[in-house]
Amino acid sequence: MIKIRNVRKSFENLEAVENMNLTVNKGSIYGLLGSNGAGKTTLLKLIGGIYVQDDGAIMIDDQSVYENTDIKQRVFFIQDIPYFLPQYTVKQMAQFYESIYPTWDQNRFEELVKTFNMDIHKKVHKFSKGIQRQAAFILGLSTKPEVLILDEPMDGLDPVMRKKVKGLLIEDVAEREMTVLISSHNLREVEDLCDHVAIMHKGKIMIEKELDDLKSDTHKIQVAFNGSIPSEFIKHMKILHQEKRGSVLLFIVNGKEEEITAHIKKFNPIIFDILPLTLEEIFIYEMGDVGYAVENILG
Ligand SMILES: Nc1ncnc2c1ncn2[C@@H]1O[C@H](COP(=O)(O)OP(=O)(O)OP(=O)(O)O)[C@@H](O)[C@H]1O
Repeated sequence: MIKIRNVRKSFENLEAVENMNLTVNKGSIYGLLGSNGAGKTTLLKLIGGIYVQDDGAIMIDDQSVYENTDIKQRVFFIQDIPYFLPQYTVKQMAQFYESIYPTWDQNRFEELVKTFNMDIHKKVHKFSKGIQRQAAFILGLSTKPEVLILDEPMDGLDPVMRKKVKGLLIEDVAEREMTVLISSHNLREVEDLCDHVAIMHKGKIMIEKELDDLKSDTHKIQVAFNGSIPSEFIKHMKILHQEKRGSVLLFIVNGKEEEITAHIKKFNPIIFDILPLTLEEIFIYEMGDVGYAVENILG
């Protein structure tokens, strides 16, 4: 289990992570979403022990992460630009990780090399961006990490490789309860993979929920009344966004579907539809709610 307690990290005058609290359960695939500059990479680097926090505690299995060799041997971090030693081939990188990670699995490495059809004798820097990322996944998964940290993991991978990588991640989570932390702007992918999501903005977590709960708690409503809008109608609704299109009102609201439906039906609407939202839509409206607005985006 990963525990983040009252963590702060500043760069000069800028507080990149502000008093953060977060728990990630073992075997979870946890998606970290957020606006540009929200602090996602900083948080991942803190969890990966690359940065040290100014305040608070970051624990994996109740052990502090920073400068903890035991923990570092159980965590693998694929950064947004994967890291390789200069002039190294994939084979040499494998030998390097084998010397660091006691859990290195040579059979797994050989299997993955075949799966990806990887040329392990070529220098990594000569590969394309996508193939470098494939190499990072092969190496990372061969260390059999307890915690895999992925910053924009699918960037540069083609759709076939994305599917392959997703399958491999899910397999390791199912078979040995690997915990995965993913920062991504690709919400479709997060929606596919993650069981939990947190949305960050300006160094803070705005929402942190099971993905299914987040999706079942946010709805798009279309409603119209015969005559003017009843004044009581808007009360008792947590509205993230509203628009008027002719006589039809469009709302994005938080709450339980049954409660919202019961509330609206009391006002005898002549049109009433309640629709689920995609994670992308939820993200956009929640961001709008904290002033990171994009106008007129209702579909
Ligand atoms: N090494 C650093 N030195 C100074 N400022 C930094 C450093 N790393 C990050 N920052 C600042 O901290 C803030 C958070 O950056 P971070 O990279 O964590 O955001 P992010 O959520 O990953 O953003 P994006 O989605 O754009 O990749 C930004 O304002 C950034 O400029």
